[in-house]
Amino acid sequence: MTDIKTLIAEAKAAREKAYVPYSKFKVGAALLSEDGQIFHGCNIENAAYSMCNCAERTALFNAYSDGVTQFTAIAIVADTEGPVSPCGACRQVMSELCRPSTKVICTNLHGDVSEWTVKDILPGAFSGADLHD
Ligand SMILES: O=c1ccn([C@H]2C[C@H](O)[C@@H](CO)O2)c(=O)[nH]1
Ligand SMILES: [Zn+2]
Repeated sequence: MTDIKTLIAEAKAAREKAYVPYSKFKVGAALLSEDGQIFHGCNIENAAYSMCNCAERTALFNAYSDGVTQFTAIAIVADTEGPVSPCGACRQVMSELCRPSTKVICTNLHGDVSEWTVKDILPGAFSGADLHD
């Protein structure tokens, strides 16, 4: 069984693959599926800045692309002073692509850790239920 320490180590390894010529700010994510697989993500930037993709979304899109959609936890790591804080776009995407109970483990290179759930990190998230014809 994958523990939190292992998932954080996997996120750190993913971080090394970040493509960040513009911000130089490397982020890594490791997403644990219900069936025990780990999907990795790093941030991938672009000269057209709005096309940058965060590590969290890379990991989620990676898993969905492989047909895996049920997750118990995601670990996210960056070289921040405190635990890294996922951006609003990623909170929105996690709120739709993860279960409300999926753990969000935020950490940094100093070993500070804060643990949340997907439902904690975006109160009042917009959802498919808000759409109507
Ligand atoms: O939680 C976060 C916060 C930021 N970034 C990326 C986006 C961009 O490439 C760089 C600077 O914002 O860090 C992530 O991947 N995840
Ligand atoms: Zn983000």
